Amino acid sequence: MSDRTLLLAGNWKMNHDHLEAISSVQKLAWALEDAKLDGTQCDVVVIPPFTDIRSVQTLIQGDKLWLTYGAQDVSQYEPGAHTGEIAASFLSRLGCTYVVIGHSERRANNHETNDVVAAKVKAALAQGITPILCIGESLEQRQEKTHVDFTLTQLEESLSGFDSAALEGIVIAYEPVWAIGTGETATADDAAEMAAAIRAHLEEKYGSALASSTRILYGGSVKTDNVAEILASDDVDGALVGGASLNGPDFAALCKAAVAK
Ligand SMILES: O=C[C@H](O)COP(=O)(O)O
Repeated sequence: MSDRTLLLAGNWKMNHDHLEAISSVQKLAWALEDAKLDGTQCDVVVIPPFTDIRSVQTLIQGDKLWLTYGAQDVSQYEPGAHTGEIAASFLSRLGCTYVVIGHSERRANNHETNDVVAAKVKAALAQGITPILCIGESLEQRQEKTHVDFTLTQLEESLSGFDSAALEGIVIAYEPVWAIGTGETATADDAAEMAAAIRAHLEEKYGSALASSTRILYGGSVKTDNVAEILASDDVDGALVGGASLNGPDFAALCKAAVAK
């Protein structure tokens, strides 16, 4: 068993306005308490839309909840004339611990290349925010059995220009695109294979200290009833959860199942 802390991150995507966010986080906190979970067993993170973050911050800080929170994206730019962008410094002022970078939905819908993703990683790190860097292959690439090469190239290019000291604490989320929101889940062996390949790549490029301390998540149709199996490998340190994180008590049940694995 590794000494990396289990991480369960709920990416709400474009769901829940700020009022729904308050209700969802409150119910999540109560359900986690009922389940007797606290920050000693796992890290639980909510990743709401930008418009909810201030409300989530106020609730978490006001009620002294042990949950942390983050954002779903960040701009690679400094504050300035960039309509619609959100600077890393703004997220830092809102107390965000994490930011999801390079999610496949943004890579596909917003044409985010690995270069753009690397620039966003740099912007987040400069503000002390932990990137949750998303990588993963398409169905076609998996069928062609090029999934490992493709995913490791994404990793390498998305982290280009950083040394191991800069990347300390970064989280990598392996999310096969074909498993996101489809109900299709990679098998535990698929998740384990890629997590091991990612860790080996980190060791080769950055050394054993970074490789052994970096948390690697799996994402793609993770639910309460499959999370324990997905987390079976010692190389898989948690999950990036979409749909199953929207309902607070359901997400707490998933966290409980993950801790009990
Ligand atoms: O960021 C989360 C992932 O895209 C997984 O989403 P999902 O659990 O709804 O498949």
